[in-house]
Amino acid sequence: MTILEARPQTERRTAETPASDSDVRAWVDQVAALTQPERVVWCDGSDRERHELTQVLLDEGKLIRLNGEYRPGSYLARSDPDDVARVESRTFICSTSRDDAGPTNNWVDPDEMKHELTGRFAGSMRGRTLYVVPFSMGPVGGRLSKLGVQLTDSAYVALSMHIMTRVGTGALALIDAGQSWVKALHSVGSPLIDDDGARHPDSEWPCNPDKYIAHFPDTREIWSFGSGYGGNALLGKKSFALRIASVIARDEGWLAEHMLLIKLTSPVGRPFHLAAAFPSACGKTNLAMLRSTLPGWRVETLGDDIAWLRQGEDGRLWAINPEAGFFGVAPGTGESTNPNAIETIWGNTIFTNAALTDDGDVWWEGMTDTVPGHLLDWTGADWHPGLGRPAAHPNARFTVSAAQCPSIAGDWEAHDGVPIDAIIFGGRRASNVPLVLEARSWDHGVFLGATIASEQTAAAEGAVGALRRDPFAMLPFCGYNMADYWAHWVSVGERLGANAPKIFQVNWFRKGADGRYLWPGFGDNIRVLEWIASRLEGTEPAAVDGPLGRVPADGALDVSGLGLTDADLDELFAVDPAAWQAEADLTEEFFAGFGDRVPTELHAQLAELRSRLAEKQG
Ligand SMILES: Nc1nc2c(ncn2[C@@H]2O[C@H](COP(=O)(O)OP(=O)(O)OP(=O)(O)O)[C@@H](O)[C@H]2O)c(=O)[nH]1
Ligand SMILES: O=C([O-])CC(=O)C(=O)O
Ligand SMILES: [Mn+2]
Repeated sequence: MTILEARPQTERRTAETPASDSDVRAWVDQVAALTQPERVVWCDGSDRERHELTQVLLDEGKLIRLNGEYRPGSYLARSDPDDVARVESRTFICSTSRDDAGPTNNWVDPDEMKHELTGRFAGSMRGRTLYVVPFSMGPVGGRLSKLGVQLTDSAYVALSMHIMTRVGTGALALIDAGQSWVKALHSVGSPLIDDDGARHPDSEWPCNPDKYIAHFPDTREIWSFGSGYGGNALLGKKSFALRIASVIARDEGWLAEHMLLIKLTSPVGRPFHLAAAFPSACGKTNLAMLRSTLPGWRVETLGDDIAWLRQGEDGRLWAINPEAGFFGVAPGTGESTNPNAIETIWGNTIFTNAALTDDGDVWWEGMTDTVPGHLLDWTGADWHPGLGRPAAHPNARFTVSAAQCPSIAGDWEAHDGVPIDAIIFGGRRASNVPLVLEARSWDHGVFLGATIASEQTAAAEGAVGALRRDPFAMLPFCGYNMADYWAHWVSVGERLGANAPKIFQVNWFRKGADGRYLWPGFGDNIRVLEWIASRLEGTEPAAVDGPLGRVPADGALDVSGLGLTDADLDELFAVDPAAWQAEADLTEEFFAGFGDRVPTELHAQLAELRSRLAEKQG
């Protein structure tokens, strides 16, 4: 038996790859010594590199090339059946102090976690290639942008990072010039060579049953082990742009949020910029790409998942989308629901856990009205409609460059971002929560955000449909104590003062007694945006005060042509005081879990809610 050299053996240095003499090099050497990859490849972000990564994945059987007639330059990946979503129970915030992680995060002492993970990473890349992926979140060199380097032993991850972030020598040059950067270390945790030097065959989707998605906010580091799935492995996204960035934002006075960004233009050409936070798989991508059913109104896409917001020199709140691509939910995406997404994924797209048609295209539930008679399902098994199980995994995703989106806004890469007029919070609630509300003040808006509850989706492990608190849609993504985060929001509002955006809450998912959605949703959500725009213009008294917030006055929400009955409309806005007193009790319990870190402003809002409900009850 030949014992293979345990040190990195070859290293590809191309003309385009600058010899980084910064700390990056030292860190790469250190990680390579620990993980023992067969080779180290420095990524330059070029098209050629994208092509090479794709070829490696095809040769290794990790991607299936789709039929170029229907889906040019596109591929299907099938994950391990146990690696299909974010693993929240294995996601850790390892701040020095346990209280800084707070009761909603899993905490482990940073030294202990590093010790444990050092053991896990030891030799974890044997037989594999270590890709060095320098990237920028936000346009390279942008004032709001941030830099990172991901080290990964997965070509799928390196290729996906190419699409989702700005990878390449530009980012590395800025790091070498002395800008701060985040260390993001990733291994699928499946070495091809064991301790005795024996070589094992690779699998289509290498991963490890033991997963760790660990964050070290105090040193701005990420260590991710065992998973290849997007939210666990594309570390620019949730790990950096939300968990680590939220801590940087707290320290620097800005906001890192799980928000889409859009430009809304009214029929007279007035532009509004809106940011909206909905929990995972609750409609951000769809709202970001909305195609208006109201004549004259237009939505343009700036971002579909993450926004970084910072007060500008003019005193207003400005936002960028730090990502360069979409990692979108496939099921439910069809011509009738999200035509802009369907056009975006015409080609150059990686699909993960979609079904495969007999003629080599992808398919998922909701893509077309007619269901194919035969497919290979997301596991590669034969499938036909009679089987009673979905063909695509409910969390099947597409990974595609944002530049391909037909509704992308012309200024989506503007270095300073766009000025935000309104912030919207939402969730998936079958009952209780009205279609739309306007907050009475910034603090009331923070209360609405802090008390969002939503039915769980397939985007994370766990029971789909279970109602849980998901404050600001950030429950799985806030890198520090959630109550401190609320206090941070309150303080940002104080600083913005009269320049603060108005805050709204929406719920597209309320159901009638028959279990059907009461609201048509999708393109018709423009009707709610139109009302929001009317509130921003303040032209007419289009709202009335209710116990939960301001709601559209009679006739102020355009529901013409929807075929809604008066009863449907009443039900969409119904507020049951008894049910809401019960929600208030649960909110009190929820707040109690954070002790005295909950800002007094939120306790005051809860007291006001109770008294307004009592008034309504009489
Ligand atoms: N009924 C209804 N369903 C919607 C609406 N908008 C989105 N959906 C469905 O909700 C699911 C998730 O929507 P997305 O827009 O992908 O969710 P997201 O918030 O971007 O999710 P993440 O990428 O996980 O953060 C899809 O199956 C959509 O079809 C709506 O207005 N009404
Ligand atoms: O991070 C992911 O895997 C996808 C996503 O947007 C979410 O779960 O909110
Ligand atoms: Mn998301």
